[in-house]
Amino acid sequence: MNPRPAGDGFGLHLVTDERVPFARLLEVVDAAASAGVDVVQVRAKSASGREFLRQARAVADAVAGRALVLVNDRVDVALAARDAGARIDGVHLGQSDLPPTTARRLLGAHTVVGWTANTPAHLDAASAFPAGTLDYLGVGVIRPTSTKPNHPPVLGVEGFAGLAARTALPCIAIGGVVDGDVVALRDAGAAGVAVVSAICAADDPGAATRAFRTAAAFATPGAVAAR
Ligand SMILES: Cc1ncc(COP(=O)(O)OP(=O)(O)O)c(N)n1
Ligand SMILES: Cc1ncsc1CCOP(=O)(O)O
Ligand SMILES: [Mg+2]
Repeated sequence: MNPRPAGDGFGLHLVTDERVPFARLLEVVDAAASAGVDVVQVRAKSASGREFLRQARAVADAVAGRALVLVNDRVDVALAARDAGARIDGVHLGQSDLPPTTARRLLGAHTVVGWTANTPAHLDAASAFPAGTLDYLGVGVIRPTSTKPNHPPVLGVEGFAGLAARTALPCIAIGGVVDGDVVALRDAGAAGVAVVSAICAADDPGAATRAFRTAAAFATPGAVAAR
């Protein structure tokens, strides 16, 4: 399943920020969904399973079908939210989560399964999965970021390009990404970007989302000439 990029073909993923009060986070998600985000990933590293389930259901309600909704890390929470009637489109898994092959079997073919890959070895592992296991890779970090303590080594745009060139899977750049990075990351082979702070910490999350969309339109080959 395609993570449904907007008309410019560039995927914009909003990853939720657990530092933001949840009521405000739902406002952020609503504004970003209205402004054209493609994917909302629910990330709640310090929440209990029950609290994570509550958040996943509430975010899916707020998105109301305007973007794909993915659950970070937890296949069980994705399944539980679906069981409760929420529209959950998939999961984003890290290297220490359940294997993507297991997630694919449990969640089914019509589900987005994304996986974190920050090294050549991770890319080799990704390419060893059966075809159709993974929909995209999350690759980073582009810059140091306080959002993820102990994040993997900084790749920069050049390091990202080196990894993206080694795989046919769509690569989503993450970590310290701002709208001004979109053109360079697209040139470096990014199929999209995933951001936390650039949207969640913005005074106007709708405007912040539109800034990414505008940048993506300019970054799209042919888009400028077509306007
Ligand atoms: C799109 C995207 N890419 C990478 C990550 C990072 O996932 P992970 O390494 O599992 O780290 P946590 O997000 O779980 O802290 C991501 N979440 N999304
Ligand atoms: C979840 C995650 N994985 C790698 S960096 C990161 C956080 C990115 O947050 P920000 O966009 O605020 O730098
Ligand atoms: Mg993870």
